[in-house]
Amino acid sequence: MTQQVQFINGQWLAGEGLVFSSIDPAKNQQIWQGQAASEQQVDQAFRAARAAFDAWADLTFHQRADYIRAFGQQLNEHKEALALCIAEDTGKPLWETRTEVAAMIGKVDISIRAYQERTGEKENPMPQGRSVLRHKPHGVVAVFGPYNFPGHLPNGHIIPALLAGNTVVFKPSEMTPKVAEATVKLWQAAGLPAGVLNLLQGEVVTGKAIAAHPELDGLFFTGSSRTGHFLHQQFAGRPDKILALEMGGNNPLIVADVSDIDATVHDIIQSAFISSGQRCTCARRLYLPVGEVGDAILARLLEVTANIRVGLYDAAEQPFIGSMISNKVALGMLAVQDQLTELGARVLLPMRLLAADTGLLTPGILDCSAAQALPDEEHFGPLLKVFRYSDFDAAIAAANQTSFGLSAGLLSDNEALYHQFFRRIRAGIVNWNRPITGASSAAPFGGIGGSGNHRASAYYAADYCAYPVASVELARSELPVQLSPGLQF
Ligand SMILES: NC(=O)C1=CN([C@@H]2O[C@H](COP(=O)(O)OP(=O)(O)OC[C@H]3O[C@@H](n4cnc5c(N)ncnc54)[C@H](O)[C@@H]3O)[C@@H](O)[C@H]2O)C=CC1
Ligand SMILES: O=C(O)CCC(=O)N[C@@H](CCC(=O)O)C(=O)O
Repeated sequence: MTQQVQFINGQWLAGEGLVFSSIDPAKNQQIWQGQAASEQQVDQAFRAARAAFDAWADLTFHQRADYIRAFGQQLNEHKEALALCIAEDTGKPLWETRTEVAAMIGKVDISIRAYQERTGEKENPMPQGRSVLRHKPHGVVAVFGPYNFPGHLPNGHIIPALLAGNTVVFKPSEMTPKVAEATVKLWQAAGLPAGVLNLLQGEVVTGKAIAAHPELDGLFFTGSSRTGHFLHQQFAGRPDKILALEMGGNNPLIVADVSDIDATVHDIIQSAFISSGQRCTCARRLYLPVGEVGDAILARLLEVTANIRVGLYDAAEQPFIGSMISNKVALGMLAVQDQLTELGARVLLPMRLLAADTGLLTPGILDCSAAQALPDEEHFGPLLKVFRYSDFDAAIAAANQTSFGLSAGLLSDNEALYHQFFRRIRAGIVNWNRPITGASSAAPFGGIGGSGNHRASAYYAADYCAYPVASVELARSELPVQLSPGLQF
């Protein structure tokens, strides 16, 4: 098992903190073990990142982009091994982890474009001299990653951060250390200078030590709303540190006036159950009209969902969904199902654990139309809550009854309804007749309310990775042609 799990100043070192491990949740086998970074190692990583900063920031953008492209090449060369590694750490099926690695590769060119478009250099002539807009890196930034996309989501912060000239301290989810290690080895193989990217593995204690470190200039976080809110409080009164939060959602999907029932059901399933419901964009609440069409959609949804193949990530006949991240998390979802049932939800299709001590959970559907006092929480798993409605405006109002605001969708053949929905719905991602998962890296990605702090990621990650510097410049000092009133030379 792995021993040297911390990457500090270009060196792999054994951790000095508590031992933790990663379990393949589909096969219930330990696949990684290591010691967390100690506080002293956190400090060492910050010192290394600070020492590397000036030289890295002084490179031209094109020089930094060459390193990033070299990393992209490494990803390409090792894509199958990385896809397997993600599958082992998370339980997600290989067909899906291959798309995750493809998204990581795609991030390279998209981020180069985004940097140039959003934060590049702009110059305008002035009567005397010129005005110039440039962008500078913040300094040493930390990236905290979640477990659901352990490659793609941290990568979506790391690449733009490095391109902009920051140096990085990366703290992956403690549930997916193996993917982080494999990814950082590819950065190392790409020849990244020592100290530019440091990996600190560990649990919450390590995260806390990083977030509190005095050398930290910024923190780019993707994870749960709970942790994000905690960090936001911690950063209160620290306007000198930039904080970008990408958090969860309690995302609604409304169906109205549809003719193709199978197409509608397909979009619902892709929205609710992909990745075992472990996407921040997944639909959690489905609003179906009362009446015949709604009944037909629900019946077909139950039928197709009951037949979704759930299984091992490496099965020859690939499942649509694999294992959840852990047995504990899967059991937590079953407890949520019980809790919602006690609040009046009717189980239409129960989630079931397929094998003891695994995260192999089948998707479930609850009718919550008559439930009372449902919590406005993100239930991060394959559980869809259905609400029947009779008035479209009321459905939009109900959809907006959440403190989150990440993604939302309308499935409808009626364009006028979409315009109405778009005007009223409160979310950062609003789709029409498409699943609400699977957001493009070429667009901004983020939510409002409890889903983020208005620092959208993906294409707009460039914005939080650099700050604008406005200059007016003249090669030598000149007396103006026209002097201000009251001045004499
Ligand atoms: N909006 C978005 O872009 C996305 C949001 N997510 C959200 O992420 C969640 C799942 O990811 P998790 O790994 O469970 O999130 P998490 O919040 O438990 O952990 C994220 C990271 O923060 C660290 N951390 C946890 N508590 C901390 C503390 N008190 N101080 C400092 N660091 C701490 C963890 O060790 C981990 O590295 C879901 O809620 C999901 O909605 C996931 C992907 C994308
Ligand atoms: O960051 C990007 O490049 C695009 C955002 C993205 O990939 N979103 C995914 C899910 C993210 C998550 O759940 O964690 C999606 O929309 O499916």
